[in-house]
Amino acid sequence: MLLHVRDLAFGYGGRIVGSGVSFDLAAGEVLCLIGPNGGGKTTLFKTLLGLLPARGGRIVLGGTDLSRLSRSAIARMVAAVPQAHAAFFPFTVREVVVMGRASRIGPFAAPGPSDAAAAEKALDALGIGHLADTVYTEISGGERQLALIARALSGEPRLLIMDEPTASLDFGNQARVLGQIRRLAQAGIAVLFSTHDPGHALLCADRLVALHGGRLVADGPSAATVTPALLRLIYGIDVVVAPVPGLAAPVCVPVVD
Ligand SMILES: Nc1ncnc2c1ncn2[C@@H]1O[C@H](COP(=O)(O)OP(=O)(O)OP(=O)(O)O)[C@@H](O)[C@H]1O
Repeated sequence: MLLHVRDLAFGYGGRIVGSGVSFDLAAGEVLCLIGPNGGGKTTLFKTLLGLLPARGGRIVLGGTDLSRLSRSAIARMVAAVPQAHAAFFPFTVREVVVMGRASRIGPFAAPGPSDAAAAEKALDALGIGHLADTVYTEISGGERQLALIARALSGEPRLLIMDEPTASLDFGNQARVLGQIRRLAQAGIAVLFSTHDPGHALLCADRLVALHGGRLVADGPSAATVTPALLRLIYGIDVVVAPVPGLAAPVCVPVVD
């Protein structure tokens, strides 16, 4: 098991945001995390990345307790993909992607040929090789999100953690990012991502976990776990989850009063 989380408590200072959280994630598996605004998804991710100390329980990454791994050892195994953000410095897309090699380049060394090759491979995998020499500040939000995924991928991580990777993307770019998530898993990478659209779990995640009231209230195969009852509990609304002829996954639509 690549990531093993047991009875985890997490939070800030004196405040525990979540507790009793347990789940596993294997190589090549996609796990989707849902939960309401302020439910603790980002806090959980920060804890899994070693940016916040666990307040209880255990996180085991690649067979070693996270608390015994150095920052650089964690960075070589896990890459985080932030939401596409505005950039202030005019780096090219290639330069942004090479930055994902930081954990594999010595402290005073410059990127070498193997770093350039890994960056090219990541650009190709995301289908954005044609943007390599374009300035990052001059590409669209969707292209930035793909560039940030390529940056994470260039570090050759075993686990990708993506906090709302489809937020602020148009319909087409959402579908492209979800498709890329599936392809990364097919290449053996484990992916943990959060979303506010439970339909995304049905489209591209093998499993779903749901945080509510600081606890995991669901953990199972997406198709069996995304139910109207769970979505009512989490979001407080009625949701129709219905199969559509010709589609592999059911669709998930909120009932609007
Ligand atoms: N730096 C911080 N210090 C103290 N409390 C924080 C901090 N960041 C977030 N919180 C609080 O922790 C709780 C969980 O926040 P978190 O950002 O993890 O939720 P989330 O599920 O990612 O929310 P959203 O879906 O709105 O992004 C919230 O009550 C939030 O106000």
